Amino acid sequence: MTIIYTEALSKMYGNKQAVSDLSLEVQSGEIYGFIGPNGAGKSTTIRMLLQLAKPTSGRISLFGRDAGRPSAELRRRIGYLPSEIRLYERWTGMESLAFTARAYGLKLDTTDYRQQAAMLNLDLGKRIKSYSLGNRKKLGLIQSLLHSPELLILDEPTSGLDPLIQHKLIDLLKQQREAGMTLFFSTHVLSEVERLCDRVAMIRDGRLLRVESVAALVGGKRHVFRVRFADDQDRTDELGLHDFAAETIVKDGIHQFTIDGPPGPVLQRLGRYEILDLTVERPTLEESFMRDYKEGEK
Ligand SMILES: Nc1ncnc2c1ncn2[C@@H]1O[C@H](COP(=O)(O)OP(=O)(O)OP(=O)(O)O)[C@@H](O)[C@H]1O
Repeated sequence: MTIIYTEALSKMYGNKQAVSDLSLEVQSGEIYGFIGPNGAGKSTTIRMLLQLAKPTSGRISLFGRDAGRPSAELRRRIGYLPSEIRLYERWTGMESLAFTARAYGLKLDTTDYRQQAAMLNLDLGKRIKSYSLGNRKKLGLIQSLLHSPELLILDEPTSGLDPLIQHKLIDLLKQQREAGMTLFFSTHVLSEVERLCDRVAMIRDGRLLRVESVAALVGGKRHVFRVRFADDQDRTDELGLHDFAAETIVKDGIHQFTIDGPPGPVLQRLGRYEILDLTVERPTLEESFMRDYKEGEK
């Protein structure tokens, strides 16, 4: 089932095109990453999905239903962790959760908050004003899960957090996915996408550059070669590397290039030379990502 569907979604702020012609589909049970630099249009897209901002044009449907107008019923099926969480400083974590539970007409004890707080190592007895940024995020996340939403939307969930806390949050998110939840989150942290996501959409200047499965991005047929010859000569032309790779970077005698197929044909050509070092690796997500970004610029 398609949980999020947008068709040619656009948002203008005055003359500023924040989001442009964005079409996305997120399937049930997916962890879908939405990645792009600052100002790319991630938060604006999320705000439109949550019916907090009105699209200038285009269409959104959620859970297979038109989501053009604010609807309490739809909002109840969605959890949201904003990038900046507003909390009532004088309350304890527990009081804050109890308030949110009441707003949803739930009894706090019937929710999973205890187990989640234990998993995240969060002391709910302390006042929020004493909470670090990490603890605020943890509380925000538990709060966003209280009503067991089918879709959880997170805006930069781990931004500014130390790696230990990032891991804990990611573990909790993975657990939610295993329980059947769909997750859509924005980030500019590539390692987070690699650890957590099934698919990733890359966005820049409000435009969708590409949607790709993370497995294909880090795996696929691409191979990154790093070759050091016995001398410092540039052998790009001699080897005919243009036949295989769009670009070869030659630095300190090392030739680095990425090809789109199996390594055999390149290895055959290299066999004629004296080689000091050779590595052939799958590209990291970062390499694939940067390459796609460069291609998007053309
Ligand atoms: N309320 C607003 N009024 C005017 N311009 C806005 C408004 N909200 C966003 N913009 C502009 O729209 C563009 C997209 O902003 P958005 O916040 O969606 O990007 P983002 O990808 O979430 O970036 P960041 O990671 O910095 O939050 C930016 O140029 C931003 O300045």
